[in-house]
Amino acid sequence: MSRKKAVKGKGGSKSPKASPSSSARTGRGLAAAAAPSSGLVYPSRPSISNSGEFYDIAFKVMLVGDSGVGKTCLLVRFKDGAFLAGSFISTVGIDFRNKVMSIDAVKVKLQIWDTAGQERFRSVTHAYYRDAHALLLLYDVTNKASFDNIRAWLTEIHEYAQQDVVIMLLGNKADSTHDRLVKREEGEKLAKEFGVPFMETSAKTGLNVELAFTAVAKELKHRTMKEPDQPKFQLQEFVDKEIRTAGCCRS
Ligand SMILES: Nc1nc2c(ncn2[C@@H]2O[C@H](COP(=O)(O)OP(=O)(O)OP(=O)(O)O)[C@@H](O)[C@H]2O)c(=O)[nH]1
Ligand SMILES: [Mg+2]
Repeated sequence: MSRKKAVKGKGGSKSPKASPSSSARTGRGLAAAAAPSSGLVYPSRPSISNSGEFYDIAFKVMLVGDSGVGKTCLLVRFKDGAFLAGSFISTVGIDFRNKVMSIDAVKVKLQIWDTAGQERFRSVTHAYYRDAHALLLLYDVTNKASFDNIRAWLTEIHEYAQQDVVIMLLGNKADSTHDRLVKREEGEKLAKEFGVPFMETSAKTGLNVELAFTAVAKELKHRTMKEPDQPKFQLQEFVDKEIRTAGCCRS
C-alpha cells in the first residue's frame, strides 16, 4: 500500500493558523476557518505533503458538546499527553490537530476538529459536520445540563452530519468523584437509547482518552478496508473488552 505523509501538528493547505491549545488558551480562535473539503480517505492514491509522518488512510473526527465539557483538554491530552489545568478559556470558532495512529499495522491519520461549544459559534460548527467521518460527543459528568443537552446535540448531528457518521458518547471529567452529578449508568442508558457507543473519560488523568480515539480509528479503518468475508468491527465490544482488560486503572 502506498503511504502518504502527514503534516506534523497543525493543518494542511486548509489549516487554521493556531493550534487548539494556543487558540483555547489565548482566545485567538478561528471563527471563520475554511470549512474542510469533503473526503479525506485516499486508501490507494500516493501523495506526499510537506513534512511529518507517513500514513495510509485519513479521517476527520469532530469534538462536539457544550462549552466547558473538556473538548479542548481531551484533544490536548490525546495529542500532547498533557492536561491544560488552570483557568478555562473557551475555544473561539474551530481548530484542528492531526495525529497518526498505528491501527493493525495500518497508519491512520486522524484530523481532529475541536469545535467551540458556545451557542454563538453553532453556525460555524454546522458547516463542518457534513465532512466529519466521526463525532466524539462529550458531556461533563459534573454538569447535569451538559448531559441533558446531549439529546439536542444528537438531533443537530442527525440534521447536519452524514447518515453513516460514527458517533461516540463520552462522559468526561470522570476523575471528579466528589462533584459527579451524572452516574455512569445514566450515560450508558442514554447511549443505548440512541444506539451509540459510550465510555467515560478524563482529560485530567488520561482515563480512556487514547482508547476513545483508537476505537473510532479502528471502526473507520474497518469500514474502509474491510474484506468482504471479514466480520463487522464491534466498537462497543472492543471498548468494553479494553476497559475490562485495563481494570480500574487505564490512563
Ligand atoms: N477535573 C477535570 N477537569 C477537566 C477535564 N477536562 C477539562 N477540564 C476542565 O474543564 C474546563 C473546560 O475545559 P475545555 O477543554 O476548555 O472545555 P471545552 O469543551 O473545550 O469548552 P469550549 O471551548 O468552550 O467549548 C477547564 O477548566 C479544564 O481544566 C477533566 O477530565 N477533568
Ligand atoms: Mg474548547
